[in-house]
Parts: sequence; structure tokens; C-alpha cells
Amino acid sequence: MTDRPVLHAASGMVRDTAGGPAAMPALAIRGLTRRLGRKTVLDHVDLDVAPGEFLALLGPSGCGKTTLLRLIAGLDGADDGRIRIAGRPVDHDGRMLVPAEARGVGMVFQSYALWPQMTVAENVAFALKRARRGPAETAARVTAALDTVGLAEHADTMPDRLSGGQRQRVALARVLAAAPALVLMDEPLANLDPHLRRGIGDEIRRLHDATGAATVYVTHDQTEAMTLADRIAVMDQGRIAQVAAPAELYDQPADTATARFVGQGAMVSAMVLRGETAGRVPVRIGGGDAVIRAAPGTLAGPAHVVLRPEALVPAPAGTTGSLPAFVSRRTFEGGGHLLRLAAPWAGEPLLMRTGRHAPDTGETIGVLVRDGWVLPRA
Ligand SMILES: Nc1ncnc2c1ncn2[C@@H]1O[C@H](COP(=O)(O)OP(=O)(O)OP(=O)(O)O)[C@@H](O)[C@H]1O
Repeated sequence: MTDRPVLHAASGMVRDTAGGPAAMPALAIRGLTRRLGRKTVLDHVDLDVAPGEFLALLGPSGCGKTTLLRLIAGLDGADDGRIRIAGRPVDHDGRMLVPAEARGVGMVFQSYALWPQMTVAENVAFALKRARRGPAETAARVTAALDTVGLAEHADTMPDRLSGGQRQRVALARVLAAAPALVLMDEPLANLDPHLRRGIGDEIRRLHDATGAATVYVTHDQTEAMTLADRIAVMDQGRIAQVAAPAELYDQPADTATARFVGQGAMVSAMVLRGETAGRVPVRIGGGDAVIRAAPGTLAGPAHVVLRPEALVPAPAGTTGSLPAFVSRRTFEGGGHLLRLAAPWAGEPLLMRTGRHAPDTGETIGVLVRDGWVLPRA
């Protein structure tokens, strides 16, 4: 057992571990709506972030991620709905109650947002001085923060002398030194070289774990969200489509948009033959029968099924229920191959993972469905 509050994955609301009254979330959003021009950019967004949680906001370009982050930070106000930070109402039914600088929120941007005329140490100290911290405390915090991100020897360097990765570390040190209870990050790895991204990403997660602050991390990169976050909120056209832990999102997407945005695979038409029992249903896909996963209450009838690359296995010749598939492409992936398969029964290209010895492009093979997920909302 843990004392940490847990989040009810489907709703995104905080419950405590005993199922009792909710612990106070670091961030609570209800019915948040923002219209820009004639467009509803955020449409009744509900979201909770638990103290110490790392939540990724994931979605395609233009779905409203940055707008939501700006509202939380206080850089913009909502048209409707409510935001509470650590229980304190900051934006309430169209009124900004607390300005950005008084929200106790730290921000890390894609563009680093450092003051070019200040040294690294001055950049890190800036917010502390504005918060009227004493000189001794400010100096100690700046030194500790720069030490933590490995930039102690660059305290007197100007930002334009630093690499992109080092600049983003300064931005992280600035947040560390201010020690806010809530950290907002807007695509902090987007401007970095691919080889740096993993390292800085790991560092962001390490610092998050060390400080205990809650983090909301905006990205359109599913791998980043999967590797860094405790939970992922998938956004689609101004709405939260699903909030869940990475593995749950991959295994049990709520709808087609989420299934396509997170992970690879195909959406295939199927017939559910009998209602759900113990999380499974018998289905007919193509001419073959399989038993796959389904949400509680799934009924018999036509359905859409998600088949991830792990869901298909090659069928030895003559296996009952084997379905024909044509290998249209074979890609070497280090440990094995990823096959792209064309099959009349599937309606769209399928993917299948194999070992080192894989059928060649142009071969027709037999496959079995050994796993899958019935989409609750097609
Ligand atoms: N000032 C504005 N007036 C009208 N529409 C706007 C304005 N600012 C943003 N939008 C629209 O709001 C939508 C959401 O924008 P937002 O920047 O929040 O998306 P995003 O998910 O962060 O995208 P990206 O990943 O590309 O940054 C977009 O369709 C955008 O065109």
C-alpha cells in the first residue's frame, strides 16, 4: 500500500487509495472552455493532477495543448470553467482571480526563454530576487540548482555561449531554484538534437522525482509521453479524449483517434460473438475466430478491434483459423523484423513483429490473432 493519492484513470479525478474522500490535487480543472475567434479551442476540459504526479498532455498539432498550459499558467484567461492550483481558485467562471506571477507555477518552454543579457546564474536568480528572497538564500539556491543540472562551472557564462541542451538545463535550474509545487513544460525537448533529447528527458524525469513537484508536460511525441509520464491525457480537437497510464492507453484505447495516435497497429472490423466475461470476448475476424480483450459490459455485435503489432503471430501451415496475409514490406528492427501485411479481411494494412527469420516481401503467409482490444467507442 502507498499513501500517495491515485488517479482514477478513466475520469482523471483524484481518489485516495482507500477509495475515500479525494486528496487535494495539485491541479484541478473543471469545464474549462476557451474560444479564440470563432473557434472553441478548449471544450469543457476536466482534469486533475495529483501532488507529485508527472502528467503528459499529448495530442496532434492544434488540438489545444499550449492553450491549456497558458490558462493554467495564467498567461491567458478562460471563457468559462474553473482552475484550482493546490486547492486555490485561480481562474473562475471567466474571471482571472490570481495573476501568473502569484500562481506559484514554474515554466519551461521549447524556446528556453532565458534573458540574453544576464549570465546563467543571474537567469536562475531572477525569479528568486523578484520573490524578495535574501541574497544568501538566493546564492545558495542558485548554486545548488546549477550543481544539480551539471552547470556549476558555467554560472558566469552568457546564454548565447551555451548549447541548446545546456540552455534547457539553465531553464530547468531556474525552476529547481524557485521550487514551485507545479511545473509546466511546453515541448521542452522540441528544439534539441535527437541525440540530446533522451538525455535531457531522463534528466527532467529525475529532477521531477527529486523535487516532488507535480508536472504537466506538453508534447506531440508519443514516445516522449510514454517514457516520461505517470499518466497521459490525450487531447483531440479541444477535448480530453482519454486519461490513463501509458500501458493502459496502449492496451485499452477508448476510441479510434486515441488508438491511432498512441502506438502502431490497425483498426479492423469484427463481430463480437458473445458478451464480455472476465474482460474477454470471442470474436470473428475475417473467417477466423479469436478471443480478445474488451471493456466490461461489451455486448455481442459488430465492432472495431485494435490489432497492435504484437497481436498477430505466424500460423504454422494447416492451422485451423489461420488467416491469409500478403507481406508487402519487411523492415529490419535490430532484434527482428516488422512486417507490413495486406489482407482483404482487414481493410487496412496490418503490422506484425517477428524474429530474425521472417518471411520475405511478396510472400503470402498465414496469421493468427492472439490478442486485440474491442474499441469501446469506434
Ligand atoms: N489567437 C488565436 N486566434 C484564433 N485561433 C487561435 C489563436 N491561437 C491559437 N488558435 C487556434 O487554437 C488551436 C489550438 O492551438 P494550440 O497552440 O493550443 O494547439 P497545440 O495543440 O499546442 O498545437 P502545437 O502542437 O502545434 O503547438 C489551433 O487550432 C490554433 O489555430
